[in-house]
Amino acid sequence: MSAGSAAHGALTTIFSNFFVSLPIPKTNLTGQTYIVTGSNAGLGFESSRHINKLGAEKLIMAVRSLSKGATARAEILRSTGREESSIEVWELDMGSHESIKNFAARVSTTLPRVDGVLANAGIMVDKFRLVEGDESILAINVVGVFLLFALLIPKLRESADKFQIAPRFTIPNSALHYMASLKEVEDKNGRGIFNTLNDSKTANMADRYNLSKLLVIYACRELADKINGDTKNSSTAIVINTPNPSYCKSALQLGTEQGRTTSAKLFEKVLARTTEEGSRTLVHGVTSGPETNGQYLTNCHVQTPSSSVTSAKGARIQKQFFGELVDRLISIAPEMHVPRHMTSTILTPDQADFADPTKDPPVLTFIFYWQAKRHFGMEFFPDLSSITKSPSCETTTSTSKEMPSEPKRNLIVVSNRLPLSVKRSEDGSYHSSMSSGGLVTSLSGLTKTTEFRWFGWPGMSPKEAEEQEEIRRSLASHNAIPVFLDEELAHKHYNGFSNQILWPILHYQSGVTYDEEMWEAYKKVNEIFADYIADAAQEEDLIWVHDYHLMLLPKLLRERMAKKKRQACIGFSLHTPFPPSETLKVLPVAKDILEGTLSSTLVGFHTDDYRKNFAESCEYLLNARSQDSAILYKDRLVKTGRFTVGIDPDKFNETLKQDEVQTRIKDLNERYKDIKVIVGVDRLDYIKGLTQKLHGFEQFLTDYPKWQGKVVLIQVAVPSREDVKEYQDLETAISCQVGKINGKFSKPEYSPIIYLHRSIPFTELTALYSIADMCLLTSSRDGMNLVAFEYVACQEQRNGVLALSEFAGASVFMADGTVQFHPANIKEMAQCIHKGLTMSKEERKERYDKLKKFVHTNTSAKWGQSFVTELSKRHV
Ligand SMILES: O=P(O)(O)OC[C@H]1O[C@H](O[C@H]2O[C@H](CO)[C@@H](O)[C@H](O)[C@H]2O)[C@H](O)[C@@H](O)[C@@H]1O
Ligand SMILES: O=c1ccn([C@@H]2O[C@H](COP(=O)(O)OP(=O)(O)O)[C@@H](O)[C@H]2O)c(=O)[nH]1
Repeated sequence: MSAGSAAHGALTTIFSNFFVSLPIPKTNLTGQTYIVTGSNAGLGFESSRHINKLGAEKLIMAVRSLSKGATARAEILRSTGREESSIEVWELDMGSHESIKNFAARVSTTLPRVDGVLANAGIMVDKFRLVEGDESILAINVVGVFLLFALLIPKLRESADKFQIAPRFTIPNSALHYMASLKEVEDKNGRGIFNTLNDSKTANMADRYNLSKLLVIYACRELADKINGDTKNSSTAIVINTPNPSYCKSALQLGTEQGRTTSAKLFEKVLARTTEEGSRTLVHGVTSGPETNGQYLTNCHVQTPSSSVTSAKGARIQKQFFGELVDRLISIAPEMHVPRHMTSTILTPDQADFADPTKDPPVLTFIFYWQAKRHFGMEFFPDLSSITKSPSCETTTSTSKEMPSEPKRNLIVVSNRLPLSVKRSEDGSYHSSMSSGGLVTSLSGLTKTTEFRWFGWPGMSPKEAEEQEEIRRSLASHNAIPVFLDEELAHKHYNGFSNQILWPILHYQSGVTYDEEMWEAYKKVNEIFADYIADAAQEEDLIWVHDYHLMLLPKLLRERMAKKKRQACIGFSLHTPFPPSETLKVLPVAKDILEGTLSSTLVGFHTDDYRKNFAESCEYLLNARSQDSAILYKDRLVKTGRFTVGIDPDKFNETLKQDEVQTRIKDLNERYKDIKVIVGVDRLDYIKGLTQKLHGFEQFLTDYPKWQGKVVLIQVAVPSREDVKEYQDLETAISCQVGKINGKFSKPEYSPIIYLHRSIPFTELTALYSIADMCLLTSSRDGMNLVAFEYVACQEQRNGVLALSEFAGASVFMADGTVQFHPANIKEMAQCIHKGLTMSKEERKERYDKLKKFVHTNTSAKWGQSFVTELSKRHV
């Protein structure tokens, strides 16, 4: 408490009580229902009388003593002349959690609506006593009040939506909050606010009532945002406010020795308002509009509370206190919070009475938070303030050495294709070879540290059971399990829906031709995978599904596991970008795709932008609620996160040391001793921007002619998805473009572009990376682009320049060390090439060091372990 704040509080009271005449409540409450706690005497009684007089259809007088309540009721009805049915007296003891729970349940199940709750019951005592484990003032004035509020939220929400009203929850406050000392709540010794306040040895009971009112303001302010989410200022927002009736004649202060003194009684006589006058402010609060949400009110107006609220210190304490309060409430009523449909869903997903956001009232932010916290634990939401505001969702990224030791659980990895493609040779035996692409690269890092079974399509579709068995056996030694698919079906799923329809949309392209037959194949393949995995997965297994080919799998799998009465802990990682909802909705089955993925426990993305786009799409297309890294959809909370995929840099280092590679490096260096080398390694995919790359390179040679004959672009274009027309067309176009540029700039002893349309051995790849002065990557969109990482891993000696499109996921993390450009801005690309080739040694070194640090920190092993660790922390 600052001296200024205390003086302000005292003066406000004197001014209010001597000079302010309060408006008599006039709002017509016909048809409305109100609850007033602590209503058989004092402010509660007078407020009840007003409410009854104003025509409320039903008033529930919530009291500890039913007999006293009955007397009070009779007195009110006598004075207002209203009908008997307009008031009921219900039992409620704010010092008993059980009583509060019973009361709230009765309200929820028997009252058709609730327009306002005046949580008037409170105490002022100076003796330390524990009530339900908390110091009594804290227990009754704070914990009890917010327990009641939390339990009533669903009813208030339901009333709001059904009757298009803004229901109010009002807690009387006091100017004494200006006097509250922050000493006990600063938590300087880190014990926690509740622990400190509940310590009988140190409790400052002379200040406790004042402090309780300050704590009420803190909680109201936090809740005002959280209970309504986006609808916080709308006409159907739940309003929580805390009016100060000012110093009134009441029995409240008789609970303290000081309050019972003659001077206190004299003081009351001179200064205090009548109870009826004071009650006008409470009735104003409980009948006021959304403008009072979260506010402290004085004399029927919003007023700035004490500097213990408005200061930065106050704000910090407010956050901590509210976090602890929610913890306390969760510990009191872990089962509670929401109607049955909400409570049951998280734990037993296949119960029939799921909440349906399209029919049920919108899920409240507070409930969302509440459930999230209970479901995910504290580490998930370390700071309540971040619930609505946190810009980024940084997930666990500690290195393997730092990982807490979790109980080991079996891991099942699922991807459309196995990392090994099986081929039958002429002699009838089976051979497997590594598949190409970033997914394989990223997961191969995990094999070093983690044991898992990998399910996927082996790349061939033998019909004979015997043949299948042979393939199964040949893969078993690699812990790989084949998922056999009919060839035609696999074609429609992979080439058709996955790569012709879904792939372009995920890469932000619109205007896709949808094909029902392809979609059916996509569904079918996802079902087949679900059958395989559901058969194989045991209760405690972690299942990690990869990529866009299998976006329906989490849902299908969860359904199958539920039928087998097994829990399913399913992680899903998307390796591609995720577009904004406007792009996604072009796909007629966008909702199915989202719903399928949302059945996961944890969904991982390469960048925060993709993660946010996903959450936004779920909100927009599915009516899901999302906050920070969590999405609530129907019955379940799903965590999302950014997990930075990487490579295994050691593998490159070791390969570079091999004699064979060193010899190759020497040869290539000799070959290009007077020529700068630019390398490009891309799957032959339109998202890699190869057309633009060639244009940019051509522009560079044109704008900077002195480089003609002195620079070569070695472009590896790995064949990809060759059964898809777009890819076939692209190949033709690229060959033609390479031919034209070479035709334009070649000399008998020089060609500017060396084009390798094939996959190259790993040793050759590392040598190529190593001798290149620059790596040029021009993706129009790219989930991450691991080639960027690989180039860095091979450039320890040369410190070459990485020129990277700003639309590759990698550009987000490598901004500092790379030269970046817009891939469609050909002039800019040409300038970047020039800049890279002429960059000083010092600058290259400086940039390289940054990139190296990033690549060596964010390895594929760490990515895998972070994801699996995060997944294993989750419930189902
Ligand atoms: O299996 P293909 O159809 O030949 O395609 C190869 C892979 O391409 C995609 O890779 C993505 O994953 C990389 C690692 O996360 C990422 O760096 C890259 O930007 C993405 O394009 C695809 O997502 C994989 O499923 C394919 O296996
Ligand atoms: O002939 C090659 C050339 C490259 N790669 C690898 O393919 C991956 C490409 O991953 P990236 O994330 O860059 O893109 P994606 O192809 O997955 O879209 C990298 O690990 C490359 O080393 C390959 O398998 N065969």
